[in-house]
Amino acid sequence: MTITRAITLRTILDSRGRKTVEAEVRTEHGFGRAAAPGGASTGIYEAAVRDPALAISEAENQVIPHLIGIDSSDQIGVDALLHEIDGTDNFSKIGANLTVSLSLAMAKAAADSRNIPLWQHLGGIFVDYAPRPLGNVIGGGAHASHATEFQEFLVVPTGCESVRDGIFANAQVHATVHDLLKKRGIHAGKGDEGAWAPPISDPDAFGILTEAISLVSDETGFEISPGIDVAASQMYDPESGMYRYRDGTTRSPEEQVTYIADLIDEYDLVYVEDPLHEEDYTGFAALNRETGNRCLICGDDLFVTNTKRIQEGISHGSANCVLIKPNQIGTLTDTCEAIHLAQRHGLETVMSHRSGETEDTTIAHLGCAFQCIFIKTGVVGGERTAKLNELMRIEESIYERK
Ligand SMILES: O=C(O)[C@@H](CO)OP(=O)(O)O
Ligand SMILES: [Mg+2]
Repeated sequence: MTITRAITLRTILDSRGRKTVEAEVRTEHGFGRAAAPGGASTGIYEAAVRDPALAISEAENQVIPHLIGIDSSDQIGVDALLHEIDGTDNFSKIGANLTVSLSLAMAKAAADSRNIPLWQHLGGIFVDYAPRPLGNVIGGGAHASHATEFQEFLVVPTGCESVRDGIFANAQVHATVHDLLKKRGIHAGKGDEGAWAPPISDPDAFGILTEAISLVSDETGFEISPGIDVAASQMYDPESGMYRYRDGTTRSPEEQVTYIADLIDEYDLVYVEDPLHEEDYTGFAALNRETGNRCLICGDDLFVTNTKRIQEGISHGSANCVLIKPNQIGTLTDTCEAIHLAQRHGLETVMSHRSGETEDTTIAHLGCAFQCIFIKTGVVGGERTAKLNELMRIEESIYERK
């Protein structure tokens, strides 16, 4: 029933208009389809991405024949085989964009063959909540030029009863930010993830974010909290060992820690991602020691969903949260191992999109199956709302089951 009968690979468009890999897996009774997303502010330790067309044409001979006949419900076996065929430790031979789409499509085909949704196939009977949506409402950095220094100014509906209410509240904050920008005569386009990308300073962005949050919180009656993704590797200059901001400010790693800790207190931030660059386990640890009791200090480029790097972070006490991006590591099994390692050590996990996305909704299922605290997947834009809308549907099914 779950034996793989056919596999199709093709290139499709991502939200930036670039080519990406899509995989389809057919079993006797099931079908699964998944596409690889792509980053702009990618960590240097992420698994390797190959040119999609090239990766597909080589896979037709070197990968697909090995997968036909394999049991799609044996996810660990499927992913081990992908590693074996590749033979490197970062999928540099066959490409993590190829493997992640195949690995996820296999899981979806297995779920479909069992006639259950993916979140249930992977999460089982004890899944009892959907992760809260963490969404980018103002942004800049590598996702938009002439905008904020920090890559993402985020909101999360910490007080919402249902994820559905939270998703609509985030959208309302996004719209309110636009109103406030217009009132101040500031024109803004949107960045890669649909966040407003105004030509303003980070302190001004915090001001607008805080005002928008308070207006929408008053209306909805529940707490909405701010967060940021600094994406600090983008502003770190390894030669001088300093963080260089585009406004001319430079900060030493110690000054960067103090700066971020002050922002956490000034704006009551509940979530800070990549406050320091991707090699700085000890700088992360200093910030985590100082603020980890009141804010999630999350590693994205630091950990790249890689168990070796997460283990290193655990031994340094670098973070209390791990960002999870399946395409950073290349298979569902590796993703699951990263989540389990983090959760075993009491770290929170946040399931995440990439800045280059497709209408694929798999991460909504993974966020529920693995009981992540948040899902970071934007606020507006079709490739983002596809996931949010799926999350609402899954939440309904979870409630119906209770
Ligand atoms: O830094 C990030 O967290 C992501 C997604 O928001 O961006 P990118 O996909 O460009 O790495
Ligand atoms: Mg990030």
